[in-house]
Amino acid sequence: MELFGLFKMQFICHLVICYVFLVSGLIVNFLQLCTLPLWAINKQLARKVNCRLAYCISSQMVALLEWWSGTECTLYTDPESYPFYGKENAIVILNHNFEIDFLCGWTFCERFGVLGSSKVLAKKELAYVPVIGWMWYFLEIVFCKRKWEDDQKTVVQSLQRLKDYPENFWFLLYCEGTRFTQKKHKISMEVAEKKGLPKLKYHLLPRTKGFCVTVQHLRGTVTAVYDSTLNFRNNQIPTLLGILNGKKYHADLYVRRLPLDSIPENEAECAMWLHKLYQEKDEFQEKYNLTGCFPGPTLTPPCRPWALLNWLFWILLLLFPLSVLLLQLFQSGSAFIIFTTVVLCFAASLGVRWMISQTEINKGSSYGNKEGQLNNNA
Ligand SMILES: CCCCC/C=C\C/C=C\CCCCCCCC(=O)SCCNC(=O)CCNC(=O)[C@H](O)C(C)(C)COP(=O)(O)OP(=O)(O)OC[C@H]1O[C@@H](n2cnc3c(N)ncnc32)[C@H](O)[C@@H]1OP(=O)(O)O
Ligand SMILES: CCCCCCCCCCCCCCCCCC(=O)OC[C@@H](O)COP(=O)(O)O
Repeated sequence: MELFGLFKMQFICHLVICYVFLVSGLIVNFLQLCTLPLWAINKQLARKVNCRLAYCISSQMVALLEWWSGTECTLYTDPESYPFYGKENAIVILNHNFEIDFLCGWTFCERFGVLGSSKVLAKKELAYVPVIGWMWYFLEIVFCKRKWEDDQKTVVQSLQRLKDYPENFWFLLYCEGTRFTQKKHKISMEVAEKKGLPKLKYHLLPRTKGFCVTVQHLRGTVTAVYDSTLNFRNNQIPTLLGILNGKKYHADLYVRRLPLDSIPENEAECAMWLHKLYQEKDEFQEKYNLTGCFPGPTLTPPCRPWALLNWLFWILLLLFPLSVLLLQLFQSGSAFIIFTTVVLCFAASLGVRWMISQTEINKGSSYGNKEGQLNNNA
């Protein structure tokens, strides 16, 4: 293994990366909090400021993927749709099989210039994850409990707020509602059978309510749906820990731009439209498994330097005080202070490990593990 590859696997590197992420993230969260009075005076300006502050956090993870792990992301799409990307509001539909699928999504957001403003319909539990979850609060991310009786009102209210959003945004919807596991797949196919819907091989049966309500309330705000299908080459199973260890993956993303006008307004028809879309997505996955590529030409947007520059800025800013502090600590010779520092570092790394565990499929929720509405999120 090359020397730099070995270096990337060292615990001390991970500790430094996590330290920079945590401390810069908390600083940004604090700055976001400070924008609260601005919301009262100039809401649109406050939103724009928050997009840029959020970029400082999410682009660090993108830099980790692009520059640290060297992961490549290839985009398959048709050349007529390409000029629209990043220039309009869109709903993005993505398969949910991989632990870093959201990060690959972020990479494309970054390359098309919509990373700071990107949105998602996310499970409520993520709102409590320090740094990222807190950042999302100020980005007006739409949260749901995955209990329609409770969600209906809040989701609609949150969607309505996005109508006058001052920046172009992509609104990500994982219509499967949870990450793919064999057990969840088996159960959702039982539901499909009961509903008389064709079985899917590579996807869970999509939950249609979130999609229909999003289309209904963002009509006029959003111009297209980007149907996106993600896969990794050579059957790689990527993880965030792998990325942190500098492991390189190769992602392939197939995107079809579907004008919003082509989606039926009637709820039942809209739901059927989504089911049909997932049947097509299943066929794309099947073809990918057979041929190793998606249909159409590849038009990969280039990697931009901003994520790396932002990351280097925070590293330089935060490593200097840390080095001075550590030097003073060890010079003090106090066993108690040194012990306390080691314990604090250990606690912080446990905290980050917990955050990373939020991305791990085997630690996922039980949502979709039970047929019907016995679902719970525990
Ligand atoms: C390529 C570029 C990418 C760009 C990226 C852009 C932006 C990036 C931004 C941020 C990145 C960060 C990513 C963070 C990721 C976080 C993601 C998540 O948290 S995913 C989980 C939350 N989101 C969702 O769940 C969305 C999809 N779900 C829905 O829309 C749901 O409808 C709902 C609104 C959440 C409500 O759910 P609920 O379960 O309460 O109700 P439903 O009506 O949907 O379900 C009942 C319905 O389903 C049938 N049923 C029962 N069991 C199952 C089963 N196992 N499988 C399938 N269906 C089932 C049941 O019979 C009911 O049927 P019916 O409606 O006919 O009565
Ligand atoms: C520079 C970067 C340093 C990195 C070190 C620290 C990284 C900390 C990362 C925290 C990331 C938290 C964002 C979590 C996003 C998880 C997305 C996700 O995949 O959620 C799952 C839900 O969709 C469905 O949940 P399940 O029902 O499957 O359960």
